[in-house]
Amino acid sequence: MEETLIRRISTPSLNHHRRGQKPASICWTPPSIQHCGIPLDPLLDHQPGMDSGSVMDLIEASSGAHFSGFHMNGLKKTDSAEQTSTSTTTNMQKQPFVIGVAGGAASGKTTVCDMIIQQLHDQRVVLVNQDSFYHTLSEEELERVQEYNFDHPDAFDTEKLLSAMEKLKNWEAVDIPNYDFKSYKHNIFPARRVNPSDVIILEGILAFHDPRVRELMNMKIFVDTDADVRLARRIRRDTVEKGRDIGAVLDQYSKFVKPAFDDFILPTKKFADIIIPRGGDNHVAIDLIVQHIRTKLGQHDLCKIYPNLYVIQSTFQIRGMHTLIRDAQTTKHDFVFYADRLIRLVVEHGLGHLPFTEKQIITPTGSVYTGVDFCKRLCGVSVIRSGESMENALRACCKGIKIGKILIHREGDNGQHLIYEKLPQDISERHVLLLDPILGTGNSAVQAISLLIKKGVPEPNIIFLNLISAPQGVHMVCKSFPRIKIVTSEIDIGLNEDFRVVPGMGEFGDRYFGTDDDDLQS
Ligand SMILES: Nc1ncnc2c1ncn2[C@@H]1O[C@H](COP(=O)(O)OP(=O)(O)O)[C@@H](O)[C@H]1O
Ligand SMILES: Nc1ccn([C@@H]2O[C@H](COP(=O)(O)O)[C@@H](O)[C@H]2O)c(=O)n1
Ligand SMILES: [Mg+2]
Repeated sequence: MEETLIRRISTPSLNHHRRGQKPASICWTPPSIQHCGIPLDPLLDHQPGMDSGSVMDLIEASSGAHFSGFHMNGLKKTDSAEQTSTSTTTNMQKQPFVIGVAGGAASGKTTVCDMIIQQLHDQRVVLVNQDSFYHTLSEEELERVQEYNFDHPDAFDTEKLLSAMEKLKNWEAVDIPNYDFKSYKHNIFPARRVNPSDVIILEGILAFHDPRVRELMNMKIFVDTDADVRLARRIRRDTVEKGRDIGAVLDQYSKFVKPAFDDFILPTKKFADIIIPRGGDNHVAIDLIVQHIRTKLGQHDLCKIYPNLYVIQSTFQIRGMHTLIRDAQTTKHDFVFYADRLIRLVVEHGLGHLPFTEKQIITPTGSVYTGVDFCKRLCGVSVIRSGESMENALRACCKGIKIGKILIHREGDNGQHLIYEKLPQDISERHVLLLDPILGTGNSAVQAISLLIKKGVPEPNIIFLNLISAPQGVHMVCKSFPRIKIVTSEIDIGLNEDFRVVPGMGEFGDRYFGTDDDDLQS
């Protein structure tokens, strides 16, 4: 496809087609699920707690009280850097919000970027121009510059651009070359040192052309301005600012600029998240974009990467509850009380992500009220045993809701996982609220979600509710299942050498159900 386009545009152009590209690819194999097939006692509907002897035996026999996060064998199955590392600082690097701005030449890209930067005045923003990565022309190319296609993807050193963007994304400083449009050279002015920032904007006619560069972007904007307006602006800019001859400008336009727009720039419009008609004149669009960027910057960095990750808005009440449940000195009674409060908030937030239908009712005043009807086909699934602590909150919010159970068990030292499940027969037709208060490595969550999907639950119908998530678990779940939703109340720093969430709050199940050593001794 790309080859065809290159041939179509190769009207006598001096550009050398400099290199081929490898598209970015992500490979990940979820750990396999094994079922042992031992039936649990009927666990559906209004059965608070887990009192089946056989299951309690399994829990006792299992190596570790918390069943929802620590599975070393699962970690060994993946070669992803996030999951193999044990450092608490893993992946804790700050993530800039990367915005790509593409559109035809003279469409108003630079103008739109300047307006965004001005309005984000309280943020650290850097602008990178794709123009800075034009190849320097050879002597031969310089001699016949009118035949050089500056609008073709091969006119840019995309490898260098990619490397600079990757560095900035990884919070490293870079030197951006300074391109001189008059001499077609870079060494006239020194390179510009660009420090990492909260927001990085990359603008250029072909900013969306390379898939690897696109992958780095959190938001893609296409500036859509009529061709005649673009041509008029270009004539003024190239004659006034660049001192070019109008005949040469028009020649360049019909020979290269217009065909390249049709063949390379316009086809990238489909990658845009936002299309701005009329560029800088569109104040409403720019206001909305700035508002969205501000919201994103206020969120946890992982929310910039994974749009389906929702961290409930922090308040002092929520921070206070976290302070209490995380405190090692908190009594069991207080732990349960504040954990229940937090769980209720997470459950209510999770329910807010369910689909709804519009419903009109008549109020006692005889007036019509247009509201919504709750989603009816629902069920909860708790990951035994910690997840059971969330069942009551779900029952309190959804009268008569069916609740299934999954037990993920590490068998001895051979690292095999067994899953015991008791789920509603018609689970594939329901929206599922998966309950587990801690998301640690993500291994248990991946197993539980894989089982639900195997049972026919569509991925977008699963909402995973938890109180505390480790970034490693978020990466693992979101990469494996990009269409499920995760709702959590706080994201912690990471995992320690024992794969426990830190700062965390210890073994949730033990603290909630009173089975930790201290309680047993007293
Ligand atoms: N809304 C606008 N109204 C009038 N002139 C504009 C507008 N937007 C941009 N321009 C002018 O058009 C030219 C191209 O705009 P620019 O933002 O540099 O486009 P791009 O970066 O897409 O090439 C510049 O001379 C700029 O001053
Ligand atoms: N030496 C050069 C390099 C590029 N161009 C033209 O610039 C346009 C891209 O810049 P925008 O700010 O408009 O995005 C592109 O259309 C090139 O033809 C040039 O004329 N001379
Ligand atoms: Mg520009």
